[in-house]
Amino acid sequence: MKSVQYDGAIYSVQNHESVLDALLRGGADVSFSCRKGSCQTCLLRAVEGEPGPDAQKGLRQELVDSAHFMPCVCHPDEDMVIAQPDLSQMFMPAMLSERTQLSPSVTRLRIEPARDLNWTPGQYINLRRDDGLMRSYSIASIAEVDYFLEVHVRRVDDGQMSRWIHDELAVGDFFEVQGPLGACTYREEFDGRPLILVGTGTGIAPLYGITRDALRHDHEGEIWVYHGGRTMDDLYLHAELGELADEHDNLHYVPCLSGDDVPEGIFAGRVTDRVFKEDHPDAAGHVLYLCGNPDMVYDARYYAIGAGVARADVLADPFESAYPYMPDDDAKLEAIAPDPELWEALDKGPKLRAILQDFYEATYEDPRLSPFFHNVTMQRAISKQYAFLAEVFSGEDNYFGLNPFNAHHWMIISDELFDYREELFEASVRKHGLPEHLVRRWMAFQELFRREIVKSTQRGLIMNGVEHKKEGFSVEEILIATICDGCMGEINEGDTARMHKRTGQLFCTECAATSATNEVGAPA
Ligand code: HEM
Repeated sequence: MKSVQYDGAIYSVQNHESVLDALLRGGADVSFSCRKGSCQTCLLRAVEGEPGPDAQKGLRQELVDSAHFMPCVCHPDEDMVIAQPDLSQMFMPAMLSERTQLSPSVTRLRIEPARDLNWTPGQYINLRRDDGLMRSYSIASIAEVDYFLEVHVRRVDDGQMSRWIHDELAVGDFFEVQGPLGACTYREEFDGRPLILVGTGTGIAPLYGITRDALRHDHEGEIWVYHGGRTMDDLYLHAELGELADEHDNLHYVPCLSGDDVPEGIFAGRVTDRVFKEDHPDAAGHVLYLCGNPDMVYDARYYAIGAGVARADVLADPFESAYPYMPDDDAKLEAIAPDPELWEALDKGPKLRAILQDFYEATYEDPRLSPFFHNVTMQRAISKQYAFLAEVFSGEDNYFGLNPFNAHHWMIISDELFDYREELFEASVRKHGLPEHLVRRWMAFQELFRREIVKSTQRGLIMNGVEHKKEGFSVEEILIATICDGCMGEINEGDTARMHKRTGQLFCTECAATSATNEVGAPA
């Protein structure tokens, strides 16, 4: 007789019994249907022990590879530890059950997956068509209430998937879904806190679901829902959100249009201006949800940090723009006015140096951040960062270095790691007793460069507007005087220098003579 451990209890499997029989006999709450290994309803996962080939017959390879099996036809030869299936990484068939045009450009799909999916609104699914084309869509519905998985799809003229969905996909058609994925969801621990939800375009779909989920949980704090667009057609849930707000005293719906023709009752202007300049200039303690156009999401993050929202309280859907991002550090830096008040508070330099000393000491000790600084001396890191920030805050030209995009172009840095670094930075700033409004302003400034720095794959180095992706070195004519990364001597404007394409390090002609074989600057 063998035993299986499932959900904290141990069940003995008699010789004639299947694992499913043993679980049911022992009172385990498991779903099942055909009991002969065909419907896959009872699918479970082996954490320890072998289920045997019969129990995996007919399963898709990805299910077999991840140790899923059918307990109804499993007669184990050894003790097992088993668990609920983990379908989040796998594709499963799904059928389009219903479609409704919500506006001229947005259609609502109600989807029935082949198996129960336990999703929370705000999560997303990947939808895959027969030829492998795949796109991510955020979920607008609540599993327990709505039954169907609901997504909203905007027709994009040059978007292959959205054109197929709008023009060809019919009710009853099958495709595949993967998920649910992501964590931009309502959490019960937020109860009582003010929530701000900001969406543009179909970014309102997950926010609509999150709002209904919060209300369903009798969320006690205020809930502000902002939907931004250009024309009334973009506000395709105007009536639904308006009705919901009428029914709940703590729900405030604010439609915003940035186009020319703005009807009465709609805010005329950008949604982020309304949120942070008019309604919530101080948003400390608020939970912020951001979904939609990546430009809006980055913009809102900047304002949010300036308004005092904690980084951990910003929940954004994780989609990257479909269009490759071209940095505009120079324009960003030029648009930033000097900050004499902050510069004064930093004693015009010495306090900035002391803050950076603290920050880099912590960074070089930190197991997650220190590997990036392999081969970079702490003194170099401090002096470059000092020169950069001193130039921005004082307005005086004294930074000869790479802009943030190029400085970090080869580093894989997630949003979460960026937040982690910024928390460490903020702690060093606070230690030196700057007033709250200056801390926020400084941290918001750094937030401006998230988009240049956060990425999931390496980018090339951009020089004179051209991206250089290859490894190795190139010879560059220096347009602005800078410092040699070998001897720290000056390289003058008009000189030639050799540049390592991945790290962006520049070597004067003398150092270049010896540095060709000396790979510097890469993390261990
Ligand atoms: C997780 C976040 C970050 C990591 C891991 C990181 C890491 C690094 C590393 C390793 C270098 C040294 C490159 C070298 O000397 O070869 C560097 C340089 C630099 N970083 Fe960051 N950084 C982060 C965020 C930021 C932010 C938010 C800013 C500014 C707002 C920034 C501004 C700079 C600047 C100005 C340099 C000097 C560029 C140069 O070497 O010429 N970094 N960073």
